[in-house]
Amino acid sequence: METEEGKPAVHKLISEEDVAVALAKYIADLSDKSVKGKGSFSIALSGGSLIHTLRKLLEPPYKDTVAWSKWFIFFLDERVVPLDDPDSNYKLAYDGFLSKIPIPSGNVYAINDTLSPEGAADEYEGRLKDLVKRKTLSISVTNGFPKLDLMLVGMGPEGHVASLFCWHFQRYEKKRWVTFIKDSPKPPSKRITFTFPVINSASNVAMVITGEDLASAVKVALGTHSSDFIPLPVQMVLPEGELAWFLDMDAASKL
Ligand SMILES: O=C1O[C@H](COP(=O)(O)O)[C@@H](O)[C@H](O)[C@H]1O
Repeated sequence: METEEGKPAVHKLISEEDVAVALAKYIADLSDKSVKGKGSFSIALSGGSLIHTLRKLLEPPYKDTVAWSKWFIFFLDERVVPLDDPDSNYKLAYDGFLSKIPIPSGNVYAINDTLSPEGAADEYEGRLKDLVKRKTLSISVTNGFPKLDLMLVGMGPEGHVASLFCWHFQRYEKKRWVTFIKDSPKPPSKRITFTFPVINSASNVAMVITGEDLASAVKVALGTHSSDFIPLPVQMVLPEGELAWFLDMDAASKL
């Protein structure tokens, strides 16, 4: 592991299996600390390969020791499709993870799949605001955005995170908590997504990156680059809290 004051912790592991093992311990430790400290743990899930990489949490010791009933689950981004559609991040997370652990269903914040992208983004943002009012979620004292305990962030080969893509203005959003996109370059086209101010207000952000196709974007994100270069979305992940990268050997191969 590489750590330096003010820099992310970069965990370079051999295989995706090793990433899954390290990630489970990291999440379980954060959950434990958060539940002991304030009685809850709020976590936002990406879709894609991340869900499979969570599998070690479903095994002993974590399955029986994590305080699942204290978890509040959110979606970093979601495709605006029915919740039982194969493209739904909720369905992926439910089938591969959430259905296998005893999290109260009321603590899982899926989008309202009957609404338009604009409507679903507004509605999701409204629910976050309500949770802040009820003190289920805390708020960043520096900027007033919600402060989740952990964001689990995946990445696409061209450096997108959540549904914040390179040539799309949503990644520069400064006021909204949740925004929408109707022309995602990666199908399906209609999506909602947390904005960077929300992602970057989290107490902890974990970049979970495996596979050779992601090595070039990892190199850009973690290597040195000129300041007049237009950043990839992944380079805009700059949390006020702690940032940790979990990489397998293939993803780290160009570092
Ligand atoms: O479309 C999406 O893509 C990214 C990356 O997915 P992966 O399969 O390459 O890991 C994912 O993080 C995001 O949540 C999802 O909606």
